[in-house]
Amino acid sequence: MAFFAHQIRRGFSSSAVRNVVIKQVTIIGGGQMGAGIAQVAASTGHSVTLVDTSDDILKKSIKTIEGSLKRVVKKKFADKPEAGEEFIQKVLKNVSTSTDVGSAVQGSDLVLEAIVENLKIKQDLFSRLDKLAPAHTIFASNTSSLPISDISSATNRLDRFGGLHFFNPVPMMKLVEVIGTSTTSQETFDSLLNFSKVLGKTPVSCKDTPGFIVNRLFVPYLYEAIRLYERGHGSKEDIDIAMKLGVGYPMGPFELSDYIGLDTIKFIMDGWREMDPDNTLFAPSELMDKLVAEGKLGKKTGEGFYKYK
Ligand SMILES: CCCCCCC[C@H](O)CC(=O)SCCNC(=O)CCNC(=O)[C@H](O)C(C)(C)COP(=O)([O-])OP(=O)([O-])OC[C@H]1O[C@@H](n2cnc3c(N)ncnc32)[C@H](O)[C@@H]1OP(=O)([O-])[O-]
Ligand SMILES: NC(=O)c1ccc[n+]([C@@H]2O[C@H](COP(=O)([O-])OP(=O)(O)OC[C@H]3O[C@@H](n4cnc5c(N)ncnc54)[C@H](O)[C@@H]3O)[C@@H](O)[C@H]2O)c1
Repeated sequence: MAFFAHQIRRGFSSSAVRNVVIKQVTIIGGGQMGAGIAQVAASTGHSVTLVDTSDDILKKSIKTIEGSLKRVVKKKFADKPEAGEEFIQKVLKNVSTSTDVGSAVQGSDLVLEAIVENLKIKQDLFSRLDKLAPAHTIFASNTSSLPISDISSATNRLDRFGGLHFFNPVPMMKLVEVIGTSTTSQETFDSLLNFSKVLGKTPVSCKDTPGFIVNRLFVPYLYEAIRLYERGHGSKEDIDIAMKLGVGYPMGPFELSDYIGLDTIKFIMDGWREMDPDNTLFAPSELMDKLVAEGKLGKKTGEGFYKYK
């Protein structure tokens, strides 16, 4: 069994909630991750409000969700295209959009944040939300690398705050890391675990440590692959082939770095190096710094380690 929530001891403060059953979800940030999480939550019968800074961005998020749903139904309803179309419309009906966080959090059981990976911006958002959301509402962040306790410290609901870390592409990746801080109540943690299961994902319990489980192992792996290439020990193509065929990874480290975004990866590594400067696992890469400085951020800009145009 991958998780033993009941065995995890954590500090409790008085909670306004007992095992909230999450039905209504507000997702803040309609980018790669937010749109994917909204899709999965809506597909599993939740009522979802997706929030971003402009209607144009939200229109793009809905388009992304529609495109991804089409890929899902192509397989799921291979022989019944009408049922597939019906499913898409049903899911889309469960998603509404808003640029006003204040109204979007009313009635919400869970507010899940998937905005830019910047501590100050996340803290400002949650500090505002804390005053606007109902007392029972659980807050969670999808951060890849920031301590959940640093984000939750901007609020007065430390017991109703945890981490829910999804993986990209959300509709395909089965894992969710559920993160409890020393102040997350057991009720909140259990609600987040249950929610992940209802989404059809497999949750694992994580401590609030840098990178939780996956990224703590994954970030040094990606960086070591880049250093291997920098030292001339192998071509990018050969390293990618080696990791795909040698250990069965679906993407090699350079393909995956381009898929995630080189700016995101560098940002995470720079932050960890600041926290632990002597750790050689967190050493920088000249090539990575150069590509990011040149705006070659991977698939999203048309070029990273590889070219996409
Ligand atoms: C330094 C590190 C820093 C970390 C940074 C942040 C990282 C973060 O915190 C954690 C992560 O996410 S880490 C990142 C973790 N992520 C990884 O490690 C990802 C590793 N990669 C993979 O798992 C696979 O390459 C993919 C699943 C992406 C594509 O699969 P493939 O076989 O190579 O290519 P395919 O044939 O095209 O697609 C196959 C099937 O998938 C379907 N489909 C795809 N996208 C879809 C979507 N958006 N919607 C719906 N469906 C989608 C597609 O339709 C097809 O369906 P079919 O019915 O079978 O025809
Ligand atoms: N990309 C990944 O592979 C991945 C995987 C797991 C977790 N994450 C984490 O998820 C979060 C989002 O990442 P992403 O890749 O979806 O980013 P993204 O850039 O694709 O999307 C972020 C969205 O948030 C919106 N936004 C920014 N500030 C906002 C605010 N104050 N209010 C409302 N919306 C705001 C932006 O307009 C944008 O649409 C980050 O914390 C990231 O570390 C990313």
